[in-house]
Amino acid sequence: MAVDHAAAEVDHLAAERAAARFDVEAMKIAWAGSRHAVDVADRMARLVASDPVFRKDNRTMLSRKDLFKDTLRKAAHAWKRIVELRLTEEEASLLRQYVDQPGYVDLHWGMFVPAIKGQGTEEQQKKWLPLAYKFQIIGCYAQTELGHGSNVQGLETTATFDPMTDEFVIHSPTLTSSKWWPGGLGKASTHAVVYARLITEGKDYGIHGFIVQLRSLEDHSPLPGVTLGDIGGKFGSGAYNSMDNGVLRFDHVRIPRDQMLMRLSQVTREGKYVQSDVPKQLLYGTMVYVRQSIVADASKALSRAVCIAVRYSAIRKQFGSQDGGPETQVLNYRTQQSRLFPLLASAYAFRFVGDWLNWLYTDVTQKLEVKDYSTLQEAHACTAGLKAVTTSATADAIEECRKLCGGHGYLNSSGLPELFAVYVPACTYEGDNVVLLLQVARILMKTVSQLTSGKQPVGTMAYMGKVQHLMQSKCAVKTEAFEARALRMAVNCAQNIGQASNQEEGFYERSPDLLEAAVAHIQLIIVTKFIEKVHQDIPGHGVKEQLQNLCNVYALYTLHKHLGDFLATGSLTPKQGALANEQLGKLYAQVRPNAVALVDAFNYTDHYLGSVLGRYDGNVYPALYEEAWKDPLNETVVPEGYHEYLRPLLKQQLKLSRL
Ligand SMILES: CCCCC/C=C\C/C=C\C/C=C\C=C\C(=O)SCCNC(=O)CCNC(=O)[C@H](O)C(C)(C)COP(=O)(O)OP(=O)(O)OC[C@H]1O[C@@H](n2cnc3c(N)ncnc32)[C@H](O)[C@@H]1OP(=O)(O)O
Ligand SMILES: Cc1cc2nc3c(=O)[nH]c(=O)nc-3n(C[C@H](O)[C@H](O)[C@H](O)COP(=O)(O)OP(=O)(O)OC[C@H]3O[C@@H](n4cnc5c(N)ncnc54)[C@H](O)[C@@H]3O)c2cc1C
Repeated sequence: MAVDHAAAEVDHLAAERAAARFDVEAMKIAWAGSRHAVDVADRMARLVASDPVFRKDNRTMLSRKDLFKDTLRKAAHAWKRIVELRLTEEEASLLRQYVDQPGYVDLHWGMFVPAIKGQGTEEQQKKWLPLAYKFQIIGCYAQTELGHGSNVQGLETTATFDPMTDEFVIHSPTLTSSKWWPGGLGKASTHAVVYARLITEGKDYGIHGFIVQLRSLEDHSPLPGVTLGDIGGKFGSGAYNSMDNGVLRFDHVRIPRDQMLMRLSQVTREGKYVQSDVPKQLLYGTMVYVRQSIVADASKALSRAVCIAVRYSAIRKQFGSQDGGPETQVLNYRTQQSRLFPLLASAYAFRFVGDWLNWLYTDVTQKLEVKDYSTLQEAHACTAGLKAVTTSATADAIEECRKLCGGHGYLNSSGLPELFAVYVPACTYEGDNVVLLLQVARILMKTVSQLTSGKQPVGTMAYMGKVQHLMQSKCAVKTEAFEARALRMAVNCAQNIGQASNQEEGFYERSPDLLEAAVAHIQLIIVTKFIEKVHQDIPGHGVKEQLQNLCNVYALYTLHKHLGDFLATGSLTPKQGALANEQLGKLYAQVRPNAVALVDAFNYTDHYLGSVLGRYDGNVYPALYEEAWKDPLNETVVPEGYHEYLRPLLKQQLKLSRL
């Protein structure tokens, strides 16, 4: 008798859900942060999913031009719905998230507006923000140049003050000074915050921000002296190609003096440069803001990939029966679990550390308002380091999820290739991950050097104050082992640098080790924040226990993966390392019955997930089959090109065979 495999697969997810040992609705709240957050997200996700304009299943088949136009259409429609429904800021931002198509709007709200808020005076904010809020202007963030991205102080664009006319002259003196990469610049933006070297009274005062109009508000044509366009196609089909990353050159473009963002420093009518009493690093404030939001985004991208891979692994069966009986769900293979469950745990870990980072950022911002700059370094180290570690781990994890889905993971309809292509530049934008980790390492070295002077480290570096204890102790397998590993790696680096002829040379020589020390420090933060989370009062049947398991999985997996560090620094013994690995295997067995419910708790609609493999109903095979027929190649039975290229070839073979 023919078995209806498709019906059996659907049953499988129902059975998986029934087997879960915790309250999924309560876990949704733990994941989202509150009942309110679940409800708003749910409403916005459904609003987007039910609107045909927001359709995205055909995205990978569109040409670049059509994809860009589709992005403009979606952005305009989203704005229309936001205005019509009078959505709050929270709702509007969630709606944009669920539209799930990178576009100029991200940079307008994500960087242009924050740059003006952070670096503009009150007067400048009053003038520019209402225009931006109503989309009467569209803005982007033009910092990176063709020749310089990571090295912000090396930017070449100039803004020279002309006291005769009370204007700045913005100029691109070389090809390498062309602005290159800014999202939204290529085709959509009318304005940009441009970073340029301020020159007044013949002196170069370094990099400052300026608001520059680029295109006419009448017909969108570039203003005189402005050359701009798109920089070209990017990695993957669909994916980040919806974004118009742009190139921009200035030929002596004049802007009024009051378009220099003057909160941090000013140029007077006479051309005098006046430095405010705020640290100059606040110029980098927009990047700090975006880096913290990128950490929150990491958990979103990772949880999407993991949701697809877990559901599909519960559906997919291979081997296990020699006599025609049911095969084994691939989720039951120990190897599948040991590859997949640490990623599931990481999604939760990044979510909670992202929430904490958001709290830290808000706290630092409030302190800055009352001129307390004491936590600026902590904010920089945590945002830079967490951005680097979470984005690298997430990019690797999405690719691992693709492999976990076997051949079907390679199909666009699995959603994983596009997710990877959209996500992977996160390792580069807002600061190349290596460059950011070296920033963390510099701060670690500074902290170690201050230990002898008796200065007590604070915040996430406070553990370094326990130097006497941590350098000597034999650690149990818990936070202390992570603290000892991070501290000992940092101290080793500091000692080695100390032996070099000078500090800079030593830092340069030891930079590969410094990277690893920075990663160890950041992983300690992630583990600590996860532990703090599970120590909170978490309502709901079994929810706390599940989070405790995932926290242990994250910590023990990290330990297992970096066992070399723990052993080399003597933070653990080989026996402890082996025991930790044993324990990890046992934890996977506890996660297994809850895996599907743990990804259900992310509460993603099928629209947002965009994957036939990750469908909520588990009806994978009919969906895959149906999806294939939608490909443009299947519009005709006989392919275009048959008459030109296939038929002559086949006929020729026929003639040859008759010879
Ligand atoms: C909510 C919506 C969000 C929307 C967006 C969401 C997702 C993103 C989506 C898509 C991407 C879209 C856009 C992408 C945009 C971009 O990529 S914008 C360009 C980003 N560019 C970079 O990140 C450049 C990286 N480089 C730098 O940040 C600096 O050049 C670097 C820090 C590497 C070096 O700085 P520099 O001044 O040359 O020298 P030092 O290393 O000596 O530092 C001097 C001191 O300043 C401290 N410091 C450095 N940075 C900061 C900071 N950000 N905050 C506070 N302090 C900082 C540093 O520790 C030194 O301190 P000491 O003097 O030692 O005490
Ligand atoms: C999709 C995307 C969107 C972007 N959007 C914007 C935007 O809206 N606005 C904007 O201004 N910019 C934007 N950027 C630019 C982005 O911020 C830069 O690409 C990024 O900061 C990295 O700089 P870079 O390209 O100069 O890399 P490079 O610094 O040239 O990196 C090349 C290699 O050199 C290494 N390296 C560099 N410096 C060091 C060092 N000191 N020590 C050791 N190794 C080093 C790096 O690790 C890397 O391996 C975007 C980029 C991308 C990919």
